[in-house]
Amino acid sequence: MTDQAFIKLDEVAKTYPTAGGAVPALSATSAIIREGEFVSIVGPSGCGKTTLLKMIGGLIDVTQGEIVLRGRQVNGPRDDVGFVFQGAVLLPWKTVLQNVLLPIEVHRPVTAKDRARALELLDVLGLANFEKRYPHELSGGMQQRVSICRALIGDPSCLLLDEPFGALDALTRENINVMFNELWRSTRKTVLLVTHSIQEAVFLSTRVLVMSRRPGEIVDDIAVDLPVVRLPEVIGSPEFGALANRIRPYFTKLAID
Ligand SMILES: Nc1ncnc2c1ncn2[C@@H]1O[C@H](COP(=O)(O)OP(=O)(O)OP(=O)(O)O)[C@@H](O)[C@H]1O
Repeated sequence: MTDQAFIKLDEVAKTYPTAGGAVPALSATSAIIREGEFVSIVGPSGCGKTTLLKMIGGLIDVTQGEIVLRGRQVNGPRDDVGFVFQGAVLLPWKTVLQNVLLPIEVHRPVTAKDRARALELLDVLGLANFEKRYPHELSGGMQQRVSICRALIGDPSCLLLDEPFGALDALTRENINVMFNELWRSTRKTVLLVTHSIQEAVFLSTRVLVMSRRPGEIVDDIAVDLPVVRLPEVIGSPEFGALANRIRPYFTKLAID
């Protein structure tokens, strides 16, 4: 990890124009994300988390301020950014392997090396031997894991994840989190994860940003100083509990304010 800004948010704000008037979604927000960090963004529903992620990914424009990713201003989608949204959208007529290779296929012919990398990614996420299956033959959790492999196949330097595991049951989610921690350790991509789960945020991250109610702003920036290898046992540790307890009051307070 270097101390240089990998992503720099400089007074970034967003207001949506709607028929009913302007909707301020995000207050002027500044932050620096360093290379190799795993940063979770938590906050109450509607506080602008998805909006922030979409602006970083260049999917929507900022209303104010500037976002710089790897030294270049973001002003549209980029190849060096991978996305995973809630509810994986896989092509039903393509196999798991073909779905993972899709981002390559639209640019150039797929090579043996690409195929080997896809199989490697599927293996880390517990999907070895599923490459010939079709999406309908997979569980929701497996489909989400395929979409993570797809987001990583082009070797983006940064991964943006919007509640990718939100629809999964608690146990599946915990298992996937363990695999995802392993994947992050082996790739050391810079990851930004939007999640509603305090446990997931603490379990996966090196840092958690807490946002206030809409129009959101960052109200806390918490370093997660847990060992880099995260196994389910860590959830019961006093250190984990202390971190979760530091975040939880924001939700209670923000919910009743
Ligand atoms: N395209 C849009 N047009 C108008 N308003 C929008 C649009 N997208 C989002 N909003 C509004 O902006 C605010 C922030 O939305 P956003 O989806 O970023 O919040 P969020 O924190 O990700 O919410 P959640 O946790 O419920 O997914 C909300 O009030 C939402 O209604």
